[in-house]
Formats: sequence, C-alpha cells, structure tokens
Amino acid sequence: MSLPSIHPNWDLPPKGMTDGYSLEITARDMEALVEAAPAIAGETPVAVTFLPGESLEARIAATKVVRDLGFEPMPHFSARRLESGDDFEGYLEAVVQQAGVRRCFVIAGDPAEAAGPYGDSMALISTGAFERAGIQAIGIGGHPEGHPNMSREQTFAVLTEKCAEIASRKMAPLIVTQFSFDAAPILQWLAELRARGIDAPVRIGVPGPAGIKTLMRFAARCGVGASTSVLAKYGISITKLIGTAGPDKLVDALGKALGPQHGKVRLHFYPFGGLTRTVEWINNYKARP
Ligand SMILES: NC(=O)C1=CN([C@@H]2O[C@H](COP(=O)(O)OP(=O)(O)OC[C@H]3O[C@@H](n4cnc5c(N)ncnc54)[C@H](O)[C@@H]3O)[C@@H](O)[C@H]2O)C=CC1
Ligand SMILES: Nc1nc(=O)c2c([nH]1)NC[C@@H]1CN(c3ccc(C(=O)N[C@@H](CCC(=O)O)C(=O)O)cc3)CN21
Repeated sequence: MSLPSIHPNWDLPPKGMTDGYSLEITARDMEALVEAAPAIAGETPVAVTFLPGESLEARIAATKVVRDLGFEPMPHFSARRLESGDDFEGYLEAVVQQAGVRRCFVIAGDPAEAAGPYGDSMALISTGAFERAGIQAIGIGGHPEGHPNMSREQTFAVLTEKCAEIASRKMAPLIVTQFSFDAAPILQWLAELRARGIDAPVRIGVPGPAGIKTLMRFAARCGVGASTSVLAKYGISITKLIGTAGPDKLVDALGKALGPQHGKVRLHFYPFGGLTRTVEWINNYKARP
C-alpha cells in the first residue's frame, strides 16, 4: 500500500546525522524563528507545541508564520487539553485553511483528566477529522525510556495500534520520540520497535544546546531520565551546573551505532527556547570534518 510521502528526504539515506532534521517550537518562539529562518533549510518540518495558557489564535498565527517562512508546519494536538469537538475541529480547520497544514502531531497530554471528550491520542485519530481535512501524515509520540502510565509492553501495543489506525485512514504514521540524554535506551528501543514489525519513520527527540539548569528543569517536568551517570555521559557534571550543554556526545553516539537495522531515522530537536542556538549547533555539527 502506498502512503503519502511525508518528506522527500525519507526515501534517501541521510547525508549525515542532522540531515532532514525537524524542530519543535512554541507560539512564543515566533520572533526567534523569523530571525533564525535564513539558517534553516527550506521545508524543514517545524512542530508547534500545544502548551497550556496559549490562545488558539496564537497557535494558529505561529503555524502560519512557519508556513510563510517556507517550512512545513506540524501543529500538535493534545487530546486531553482539547475542550470540545468544536475546539478540536475548529483548530484543525483553521490551520489547514490558513497555513496549508498537511501533517499533525497527536499526543495524549499531561493532564490526569481530559478537559473534554478526548482521553487519548486514538480518540482524536479515530474521529476521522484528520483525513477529512486532507491531512497526509500523523505524528505520534514514542517513549524509548518508558511512560509513567503504561508498561513497556503497552507502549509498544499502543504504537502498533495507532500506526495501523493512521495507515488504515490512508495517512502516513510518523513516530516522534520524547527527548532523551542517553543513546543506549534509544538504540535498544529502536531495535525492539523494528523487531516488532513497526516500520514507520522515527524522529529521535534530541535536546538543543541549552543552559544546564533549563535542561534539568525540562527533564523533571517531562519525566525524562537525567541521573548523574546519564548526565555525565551527555557531558554534564552535576558539580558544575553553570553554563550550557549541547547534544554533541549523544548525536555522536547515535551516529556511530545507527544502521539499516534501525529503519528510517532522523532527528527532532527540542530547542527549549534557544532556537537560534540550536540551529547554529546543527549547522556547525553538519560542517564538522
Ligand atoms: N513531545 C512529547 O513527547 C510529549 C509527551 N507527552 C507525554 O506523553 C504521554 C503519552 O501520550 P501518548 O503516547 O500520545 O499516549 P496515548 O494517547 O496513545 O495514550 C496511551 C495510554 O496512556 C494513557 N495516558 C496517556 N496520557 C496519560 C496521562 N497523562 N495520565 C494517565 N494516563 C495517560 C491513555 O489513557 C492510554 O490508555 C502524555 O500523557 C504525556 O505525558 C506529552 C506532551 C509532549
Ligand atoms: N510529558 C511531556 N510534556 C510536555 O509538555 C512536553 C514533553 N513531555 N516533551 C517535550 C515537549 C516540549 N515542550 C516544551 C514546553 C515549553 C517550552 C518553552 O519554551 N516554554 C517557555 C520557557 C519555559 C522555561 O524555560 O521553563 C517559553 O518561553 O515558551 C518548550 C517546549 C513540552 N513538551
């Protein structure tokens, strides 16, 4: 079965670890995106997160800016944060009509209770609204380090079901993983994913270079492992929490180990407010001998 192509690069082997990367921004990063745009390759997928306390208008405007700058917007839909069917379909219709959106990312969201009718990602996908709106690809969350509310077995079962559901609706599934500081669990998870027959393209979540305190704050907030030994491998000494840290060692380790057995893999950068710094890091990494 042929599914819509979600990025021309996916059919070619990557030219390097950063080739065909994607970015994740929030509605507040618009000025930074305009500033960084000349240093970002055209058509780069740019995800727009769905954070609490942002207006729908701000998210729609951000998605439009992404498109107008020549990038491929991928707005997030947080099932548990959507208050009604109108809330969901209104946002979807707005980004499709105003920003030409073709791909969306669907995630449960952190709230313990749903604000409206959608308790998980599947509840959004199974409405049929995405394909009716002309969406061609759906991103879903991957959790290489596990998930606080699911067993490892369940996380793979849920991924299998969501990929099948998306494909049955004639859209292309794409897995985007939670960010991580440690290559080992990512590689192990990728191997297991492929062994279980899940062949969807995977974008591995990588933190952009950021202040060490910022990285640790986000890790705590998002339930990401940041033990002393993991941070040491990443290049952070907990006796020296000042300064910034980049994903050099993590990306090096992935680059050394990744092979055809891991299937289609690209990187997805989480800049955590430091978009310009992240894009500079990517371009410098690419230019290294
Ligand atoms: N970029 C990322 O990777 C982000 C990750 N997340 C986290 O990923 C989690 C899982 O999302 P999906 O993989 O889309 O799961 P999903 O929507 O496919 O749900 C799978 C199962 O986990 C349960 N579940 C999901 N979130 C829950 C929660 N907050 N509390 C209790 N049970 C929950 C669902 O009810 C369902 O049974 C989110 O809940 C959130 O914690 C949230 C935002 C961004
Ligand atoms: N479980 C989970 N929940 C999430 O909400 C979440 C994840 N995982 N994984 C990563 C993504 C990325 N997320 C975010 C959230 C906030 C900003 C952000 O830049 N917020 C503020 C700065 C706040 C700060 O520095 O603490 C901003 O100015 O926009 C970026 C990415 C949230 N995300």
